[in-house]
Amino acid sequence: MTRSLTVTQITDRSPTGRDVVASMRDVAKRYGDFDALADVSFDLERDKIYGLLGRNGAGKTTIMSILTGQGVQTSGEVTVFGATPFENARVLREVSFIKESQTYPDDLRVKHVLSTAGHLMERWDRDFAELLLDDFQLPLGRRVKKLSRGMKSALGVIIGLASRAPLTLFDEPYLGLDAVARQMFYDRLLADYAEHPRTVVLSTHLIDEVANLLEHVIVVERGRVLLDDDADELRRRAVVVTGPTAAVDAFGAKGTVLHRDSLGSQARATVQVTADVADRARLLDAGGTIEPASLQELVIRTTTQESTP
Ligand SMILES: Nc1ncnc2c1ncn2[C@@H]1O[C@H](COP(=O)(O)OP(=O)(O)OP(=O)(O)O)[C@@H](O)[C@H]1O
Repeated sequence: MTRSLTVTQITDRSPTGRDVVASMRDVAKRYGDFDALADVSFDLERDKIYGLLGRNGAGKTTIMSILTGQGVQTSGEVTVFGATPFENARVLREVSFIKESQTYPDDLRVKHVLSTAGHLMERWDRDFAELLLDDFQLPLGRRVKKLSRGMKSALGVIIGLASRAPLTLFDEPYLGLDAVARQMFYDRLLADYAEHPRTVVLSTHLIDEVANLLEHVIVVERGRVLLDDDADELRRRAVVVTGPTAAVDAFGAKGTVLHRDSLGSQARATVQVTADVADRARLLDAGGTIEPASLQELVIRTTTQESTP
């Protein structure tokens, strides 16, 4: 007798022991004669929180749509839980994709949307959904079309969290939320993730806000992957140095200068370095300073550097 595997058991254990739940290999997406994605390759590992970051039009939504079977690539290979996601109900039951532009049939009330989500998502937690409804103060009986923009965003966030899908993608659904509600989302996500780990992908422009949530960062620019790194590793490698121009430039020469400003005899540079104690000491001796770059600074500098002709 053959026993069928559940989707979440199907993962690609690479020789390095990485537990990959989804991957893209050399993926391209073409709209007419426009290349929205080119040579996109990355893996998503089990039980990690990813930041999918990049400027407007970089290709983030296109990537998420393909991973969740809402679009199909022009070429390349996409695997989610061991299979092609497109038109694959078995895979898509394990995937939750929440986006800002989500529309719902006009006549549905909040309670109808939630009960539909409950039927569709295998791991739906009704109690958790109710707790979140209370947090975000969403009226169950209200028609979705009568909800404010922020309330609609909250509805998406509730569905994404309470689904507990093994692969959950949030494409900026929290844009309509105010600062208090966004913080609530981050807090609830982190607390629930600690108890029910899963793979989460967050696409956002509010990088500073989510920086502490992210374990891994994928930065896209003009349809290509620019960075695909562990968040702590990125933080260790990227620094902002200031000081006398000669000292800053000497330090910069030991790595990749992502950005540099100067004013008179002083300079400030964002540098990706493999840390060398002696280089650091020389800079400090010359009166310079060295600080870790924020994830936001790193992403801005990396993507603007790429866009500069
Ligand atoms: N259906 C489509 N037809 C033509 N071009 C498209 C289509 N969908 C997306 N594009 C283009 O593909 C590129 C990537 O779009 P995408 O929505 O993936 O970017 P994004 O990184 O999510 O942007 P944002 O941060 O602004 O939401 C953009 O130049 C966009 O105009």
